[in-house]
Amino acid sequence: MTRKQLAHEIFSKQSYLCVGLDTDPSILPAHLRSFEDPVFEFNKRIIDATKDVCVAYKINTAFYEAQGLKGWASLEKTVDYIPSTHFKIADAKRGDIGNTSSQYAKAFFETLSFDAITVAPYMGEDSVKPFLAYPDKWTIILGLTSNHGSRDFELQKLVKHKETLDEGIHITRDETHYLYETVLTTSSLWGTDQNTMYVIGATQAEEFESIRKIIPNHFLLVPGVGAQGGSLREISEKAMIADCGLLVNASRAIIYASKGEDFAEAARIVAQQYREEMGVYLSNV
Ligand SMILES: O=C(O)c1cc(=O)[nH]c(=O)n1[C@@H]1O[C@H](COP(=O)(O)O)[C@@H](O)[C@H]1O
Repeated sequence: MTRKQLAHEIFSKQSYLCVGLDTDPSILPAHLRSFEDPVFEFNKRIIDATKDVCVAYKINTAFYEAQGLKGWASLEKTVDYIPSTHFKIADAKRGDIGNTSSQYAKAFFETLSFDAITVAPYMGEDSVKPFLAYPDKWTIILGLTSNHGSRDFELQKLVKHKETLDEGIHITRDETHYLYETVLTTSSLWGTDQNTMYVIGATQAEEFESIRKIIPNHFLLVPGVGAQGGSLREISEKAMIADCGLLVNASRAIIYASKGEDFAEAARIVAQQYREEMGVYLSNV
């Protein structure tokens, strides 16, 4: 899917909501348990109930991989069931030496029909480039994540000695920046804003303005509203750009809005509430 197509979907639906299909088989409603594939039955009902109020689905592969072969089958059926109008994200957080990343890219972009995959950039350019080789597919690089552990590396301050020459005199200044800022600056040169997005956690709202200075035009995938407490208003006000530039994900807050037989209707109600609020922010751009 191209950026233009994604933006078209966002403005026609007045929504930049991504529904996270983090489907945990151990907490599915009892009435689905007798089906051959309860996970798929659950996802199917969630997709049917939310597809007109969201523009993307994010499948967190961990929940499927944990079930072995049958989990992978549920994942495959789910991705095929998502309408082609919707942006399909494999939240797989991959990245390895080049020839291995090429296999991951093949798995998610050719064997499975995802539009995008989340990628950990720790191993550098050659670990990310194979994902970028696919036209109309997207690499979503982990930038500043929503969890506490973001302080361990991403929010570590780096000091750079900068030397300038002023009227023949050498002046040394120390500039500090966060490690995640280097990740954004460097990795944004590997691809373009037409094939690269960044994961930025909604719980990091105070960083969104500096992030937009480094990557003013990239789409951001923002998880962390709902169950993790991030504010949709704050991130929208700070980071929305002309073609929106945001996909905001909520998983548990939507798919587990009710644990009973009415789970799909309850999911729809929550998704609609997000959409309504998003419509207000979209009317400001
Ligand atoms: O890459 C992600 O999607 C991700 C990055 C991040 O920084 N924080 C984060 O929560 N996520 C994912 O986003 C989803 C958030 O789920 P909820 O907290 O239930 O809305 C999960 O699938 C997480 O794995």
